[in-house]
Amino acid sequence: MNARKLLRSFGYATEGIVAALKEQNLRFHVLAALVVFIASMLTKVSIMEWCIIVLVVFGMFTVEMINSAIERVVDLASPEHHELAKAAKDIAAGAVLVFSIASVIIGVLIFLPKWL
Ligand SMILES: Nc1ncnc2c1ncn2[C@@H]1O[C@H](COP(=O)(O)OP(=O)(O)OP(=O)(O)O)[C@@H](O)[C@H]1O
Repeated sequence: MNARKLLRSFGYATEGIVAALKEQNLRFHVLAALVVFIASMLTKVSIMEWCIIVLVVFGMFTVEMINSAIERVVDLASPEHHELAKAAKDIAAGAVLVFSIASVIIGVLIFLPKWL
């Protein structure tokens, strides 16, 4: 892949992030991420804990963006009701829920002992 093509792909990916940020769900995650980062600074978490927090926060964005992409493809491919369309959307939404549960557990494990 040459440099110009790589730069163009980077541009498309940036357009994708901008498009995703127009969604309310993503905006909520941006706000939640800010709260988590401020809490992490105030709580003085270790470098290892910072790594986990950054991974979880950006992982949450990633999963949510993949969910949005799947929703759009499903709407495009199957505007009418279809069981496979429902399964695809519900599984993608389920993946977001699974990651959210993991994030809450990690948050509790890191912050609760320090706050108590
Ligand atoms: N084409 C479809 N065929 C069958 N079920 C669908 C279809 N589109 C959506 N659904 C189902 O209807 C329910 C609501 O879906 P809907 O798309 O309105 O909300 P969503 O998936 O949360 O997306 P959005 O964030 O755009 O509201 C979900 O269970 C989804 O799986």
